Amino acid sequence: MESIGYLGPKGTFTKLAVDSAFNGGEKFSFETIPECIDAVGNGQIDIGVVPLENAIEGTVQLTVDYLVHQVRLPIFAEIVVPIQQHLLVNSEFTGDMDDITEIHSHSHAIAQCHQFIHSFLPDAKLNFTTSTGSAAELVSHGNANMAAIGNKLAAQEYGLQLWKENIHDYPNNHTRFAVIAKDENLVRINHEVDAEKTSMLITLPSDYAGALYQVLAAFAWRKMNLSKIESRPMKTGLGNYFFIVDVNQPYDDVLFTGVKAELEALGCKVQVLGTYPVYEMNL
Ligand SMILES: O=C(O)C(=O)C[C@]1(C(=O)O)C=C[C@@H](O)C=C1
Repeated sequence: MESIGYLGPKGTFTKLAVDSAFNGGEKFSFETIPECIDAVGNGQIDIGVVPLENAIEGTVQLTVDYLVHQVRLPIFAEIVVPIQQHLLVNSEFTGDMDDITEIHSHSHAIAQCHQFIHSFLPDAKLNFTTSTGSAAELVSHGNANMAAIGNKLAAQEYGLQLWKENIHDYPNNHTRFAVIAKDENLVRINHEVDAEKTSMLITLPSDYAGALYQVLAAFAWRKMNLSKIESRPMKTGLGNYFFIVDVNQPYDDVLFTGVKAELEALGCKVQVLGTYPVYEMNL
């Protein structure tokens, strides 16, 4: 049976994503994203599931940076799940909004609810945790004035009251999760494929006028549709960036080989981070 690691503890959105995508497998929780990626890298587990991007807050930079700079593992699937953030309080809490003095959650979850916090809990102290699940756990042992931001599973798992539902600031909230592994054959997801994607890492040769334009032209004239382009620091000095480009089609030996050759002729370094199916889950 394959082993599947995820950003835990129980009650995280990543666990929801894992449960929706994998029927079988032995599931292992990790406290941080790097620990989960390391465990796949060193063979402790077969598959890792880590958050990649949220519709409101954008890229989970820790995941991208760790996969690019520390442990390079291919992405073999993407799971997209709807995200609903709720305000969860201790079972003993009987007060009202003014009595909540601390909010605990993952930075991405807090960011998805900034407007709510600004309007209704402007004086609450914010505490960033490694996941929404660990925030819920903390609140379950804490005093009655603490609240966590997280999902319904966390409320159930830690015996918290679902005190205010759907506090995320924009309704169409989803998060993409990357499924990483060393062996593609172990990744068996029980769901129809909704799309196919290829993620590429492109490093420009040096800073010159029109460099990015030339890179994009290689995709444009081949009519290859991009769904994302993002720059991240190379961590080698100010102004040095690489680009992550998501192309809305699977890798093939004609178009992608052509793009790669054209970009390499311009002096770019081109690497494929993964070519994978996308599964959109309805929870
Ligand atoms: O903390 C969790 O529950 C997670 O699974 C992490 C995470 C994230 O990193 O974006 C996942 C989905 C939500 O967007 C909020 C938090």
